[in-house]
Amino acid sequence: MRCQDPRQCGQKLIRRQPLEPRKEPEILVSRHLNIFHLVVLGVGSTLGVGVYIVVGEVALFVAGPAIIISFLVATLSSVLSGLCYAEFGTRIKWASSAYHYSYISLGELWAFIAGWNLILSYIFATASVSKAWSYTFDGLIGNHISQALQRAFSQYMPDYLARYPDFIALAVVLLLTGALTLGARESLLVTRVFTGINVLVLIFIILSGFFKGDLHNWKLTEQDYTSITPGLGGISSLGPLGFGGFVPFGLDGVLRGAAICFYALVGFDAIVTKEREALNPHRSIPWSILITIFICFLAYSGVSAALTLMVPYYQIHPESPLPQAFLYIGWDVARYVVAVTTLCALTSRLQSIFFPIPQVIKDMARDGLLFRGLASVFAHTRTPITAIMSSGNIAGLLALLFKFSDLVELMSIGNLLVYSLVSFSVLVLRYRPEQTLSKKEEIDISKHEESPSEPVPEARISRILKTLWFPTSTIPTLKSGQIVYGCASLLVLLLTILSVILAQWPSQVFSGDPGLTTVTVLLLLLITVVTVIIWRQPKDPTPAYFKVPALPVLPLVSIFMNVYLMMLMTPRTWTQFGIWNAIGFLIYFGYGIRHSLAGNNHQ
Ligand SMILES: NC(=[NH2+])NCCC[C@H](N)C(=O)O
Repeated sequence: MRCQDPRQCGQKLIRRQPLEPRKEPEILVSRHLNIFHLVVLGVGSTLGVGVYIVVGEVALFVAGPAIIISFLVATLSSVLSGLCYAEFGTRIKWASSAYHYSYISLGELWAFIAGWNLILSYIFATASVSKAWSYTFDGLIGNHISQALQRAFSQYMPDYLARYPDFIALAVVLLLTGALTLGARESLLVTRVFTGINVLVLIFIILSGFFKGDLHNWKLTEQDYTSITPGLGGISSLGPLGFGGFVPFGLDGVLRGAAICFYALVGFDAIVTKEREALNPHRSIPWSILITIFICFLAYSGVSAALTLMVPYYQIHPESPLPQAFLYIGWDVARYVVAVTTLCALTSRLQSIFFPIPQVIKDMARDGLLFRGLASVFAHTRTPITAIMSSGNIAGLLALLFKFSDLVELMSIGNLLVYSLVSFSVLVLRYRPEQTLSKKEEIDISKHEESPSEPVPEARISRILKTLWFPTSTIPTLKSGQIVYGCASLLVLLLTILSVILAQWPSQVFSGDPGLTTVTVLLLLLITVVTVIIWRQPKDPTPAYFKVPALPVLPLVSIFMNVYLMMLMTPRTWTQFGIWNAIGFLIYFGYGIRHSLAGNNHQ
């Protein structure tokens, strides 16, 4: 199956999967999960490395105490994405990942991009959690391993890799891969118990911060910085001071911090995978997503406040922030309690992060977009052995060689892209005609939309404009669906350009630079006009599932926030992200496009 002409090739990129379930035996499961169960699951899949390590890195290098505001921005963007996930979760019961959602509404190429970045997100998350595990373990035994490895290897490690190869992190990933290959299953009980312990320890940390914290740590000045005695509280090296005070690295730092903190809020999508087991899903799924995000926001902002009140932000330990904070305030026992719980929490986190990877790989391989061999299942243990081994080995290699901060940023950027695709899919799908709309109805409607031949081009243009503004049908038609798809794609492009301008030249735009301000205003005008065109089109009237409110604005704001946060990532993260996606495109255009099952069905 070769691309004979560009049009045919283009058609292949947008072929879609049907909305209806695949013809597979229905597995009957009882609906028994209420909002509480779903929230426990959501919090269990979301709270993790973010709260134990990322908080320290961001407060130290990027945002200072204003990390609390960074979390607020990241939370807002997660809430919008969460609502979009909820709509899909309650509408399409057989599908449970952004890969399927994009395949159903946007087409094959976008689905591949979503799936490939979902794999990136999970693999990089696994590598970062194992690295966090290794840091915490090493901190607990006095940092002997890292010091020895650094002495032996640091001169051989190039600048863009970690300071030393992290063999503990590698061993952790390989052990996990081995356990999964042998058929280990995710234990819901273990997740629940650890989530409980996790929440208790976090409450303890937050309370300690408020009792032992010093408000002066939010008003630090150059004088405080220069008067530090090195080695106090076991913290030898200092981070940057910036301008001091509560927002030492300015608005820029707060927003960049939000892009990284986004990592900490990823995970609530696990709730959507339980649609079939949820009681009253069109209410319980959206509510549990919102409650989960709210609880996580409270935990993250509380821990950030406690940490930055206990220790001056430039003295936070990047690899073991919370245990070192307790050492700093002289609570030695608490330090060990926090370190041990962190290890337990990270162990439970590792299993829940790794589990979905083989499933996404298997789904894509079964659809023919990735190599078929990756879908093969080992008969003895019924595990997708090739998918587990390949993803485990890649995650192990990344954990061994990559910097922790790079792993975190890459997971964030990949997930921001995936969440944007889900919001885009909601927008397109809600305006798409029901597939049950019979051919006859389609023909009737399009006949109705077509007027007798118009020889004058002006008449034709004015008719097209009229259709854009005053659509004739009250339910979505093929034409209105196409208009929305085209307009939504144009909006994504315009929002991306706007995000680039706002992320790269914010001061010029707001200080009234004539060129950039004019471009920004024009972009905003165009975005408004195209949004209104989408808003005028008829929407799917089915009331049976949860629907995102304020369409089309909410998904568009969600896309804008996500893309804007992506634009704040460093050039280095973009380069690594580009390399990952270039490899993906090579696989898709070299293999997937020809072996796609959707393509074979079409033929
Ligand atoms: N689907 C994922 N990539 N999950 C990773 C979740 C990371 C989680 N928020 C944490 O802080 O540990």
